[in-house]
Amino acid sequence: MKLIVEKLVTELNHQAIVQDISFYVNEGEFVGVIGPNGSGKSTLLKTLYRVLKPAEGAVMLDDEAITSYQHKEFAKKVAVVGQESSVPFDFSVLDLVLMGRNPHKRLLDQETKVDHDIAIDALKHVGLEGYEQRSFATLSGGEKQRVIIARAIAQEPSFFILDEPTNHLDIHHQLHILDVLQRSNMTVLTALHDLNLAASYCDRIIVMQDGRLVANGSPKETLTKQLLEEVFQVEATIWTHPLTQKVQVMYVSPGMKQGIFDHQLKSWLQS
Ligand SMILES: Nc1ncnc2c1ncn2[C@@H]1O[C@H](COP(=O)(O)OP(=O)(O)OP(=O)(O)O)[C@@H](O)[C@H]1O
Repeated sequence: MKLIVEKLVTELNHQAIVQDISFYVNEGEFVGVIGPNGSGKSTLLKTLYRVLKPAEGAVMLDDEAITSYQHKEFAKKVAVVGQESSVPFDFSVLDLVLMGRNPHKRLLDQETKVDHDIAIDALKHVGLEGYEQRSFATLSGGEKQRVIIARAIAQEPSFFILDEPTNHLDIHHQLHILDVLQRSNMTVLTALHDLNLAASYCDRIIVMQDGRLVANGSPKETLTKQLLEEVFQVEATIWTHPLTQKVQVMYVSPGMKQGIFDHQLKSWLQS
């Protein structure tokens, strides 16, 4: 499953929000999209999962333009977890996860035991066994997010597109969900705000700023002190995690610096 994006432009209200973006995602790669608020990450992803139409450029999935896929064929290949996962009617958790099986069924086909087992298994993957009969509407934000991820897993796609999948999740579940995605060996393209999670899980990171792609490379190549200053306007120290050997970011804000200075000054005055 290879995705190729060529000179993509997406417009909203006659304004180019995604501007001339080209990149690829190889089969089995875990690629992160990072960038400040409003840099165009969601707009890019929505274009890739066909909610928005490109104004210019091409998006190819396995050498075929994404526009040429029938809806069902596209859904068999690509599962999407969007940023706002609202569900218009109330469903049980199990019914919602079973919807992930729809692309594999014909109209009016009943769920089979295999569908049922896949849905139960997907719920186990996200740590929600025992939640099958709960009403989706009564779940916490984090539980809802995990159900939506379970539905995407039940879809058995070869390619996951996710927009901030760890939104609403506590740190245990953030790590757990990213572990699940990584272990799936599927091709993953995901927007992430947490740069340390992006550094820990991504093979490659695409950096967006003002609708343009400004860097594309390994976490070590992209998460540099200079890039964090230029793109995110933050001062940071980059270090290597002693256990995972992945790069990690430590932020320093002007307020923190003032605190350090005040502390040093106080110690000096007292000595
Ligand atoms: N319908 C619209 N019409 C005009 N501008 C829009 C529309 N929808 C989004 N935008 C603008 O497009 C820009 C990119 O938005 P987008 O949601 O893609 O950014 P993002 O990088 O995903 O942001 P965040 O990190 O805050 O989720 C923003 O400036 C946003 O205000």
